[in-house]
Amino acid sequence: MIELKGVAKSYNGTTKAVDQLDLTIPKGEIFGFLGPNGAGKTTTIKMITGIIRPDQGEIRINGKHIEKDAIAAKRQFGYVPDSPDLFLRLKGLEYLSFMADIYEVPEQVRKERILQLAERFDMTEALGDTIQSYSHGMRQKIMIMGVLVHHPEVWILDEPLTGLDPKSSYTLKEMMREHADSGRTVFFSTHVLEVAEKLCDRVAIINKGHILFCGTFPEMQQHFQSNHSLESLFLELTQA
Ligand SMILES: Nc1ncnc2c1ncn2[C@@H]1O[C@H](COP(=O)(O)OP(=O)(O)OP(=O)(O)O)[C@@H](O)[C@H]1O
Repeated sequence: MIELKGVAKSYNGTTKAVDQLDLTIPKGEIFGFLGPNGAGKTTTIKMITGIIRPDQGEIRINGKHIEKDAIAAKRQFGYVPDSPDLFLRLKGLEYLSFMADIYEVPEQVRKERILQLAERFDMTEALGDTIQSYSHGMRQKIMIMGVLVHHPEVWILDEPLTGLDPKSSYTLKEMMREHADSGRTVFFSTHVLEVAEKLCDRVAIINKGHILFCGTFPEMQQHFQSNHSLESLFLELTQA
């Protein structure tokens, strides 16, 4: 579960990137965070994950306060950033072992998980190569695998589908569904609205730091008395 109450963040004391954000994402839900470029999605995700501090408001992950109880809160989630260009000198397997070490995943459990994940994401052959030699999509996949290797309760993914080939994209979406159906939480940002429409239990649309709508897609159609697609409604809302 992720809870944000009255969260606000300005950069340089001027640009209000996020303003008075209230959001609750319960267990068992895939939640899509949508918005045009510069809307405040990454800023929000960075606050949820404790990378930057909000100026105001409170954030809790499974009840743990991200600032006051940071270690306990950070144990609850796995985070895939929007750029997968990290740890480039490590080999794929070294990176996964590093992540497993940080999260204290026992030796036997990590071996099995790495094998399973590598198979699901078609990465078995690539594990011995450095991340530097990977394509963008392969870097994205190794980041996702690094997060999943410690089996976090809450998944927080910033644009996770960018650069993935159709099979990997399908696999990730399938895994997101399985994760939510097992009573856990998936929070992700995306610009791919067809995916959000099909995959998410609920979505929030943010623009200029404010939530314009939060709910299910049918609720959204009902609210705007429209049978338009999520893409059309998104464009109408964010261009208004
Ligand atoms: N480090 C920073 N310093 C100053 N302003 C910033 C910084 N990071 C983001 N901003 C500003 O905050 C606002 C929100 O940016 P943010 O990156 O959160 O948007 P986003 O919704 O993730 O966009 P995109 O879809 O393009 O990734 C924008 O106006 C952006 O220019």
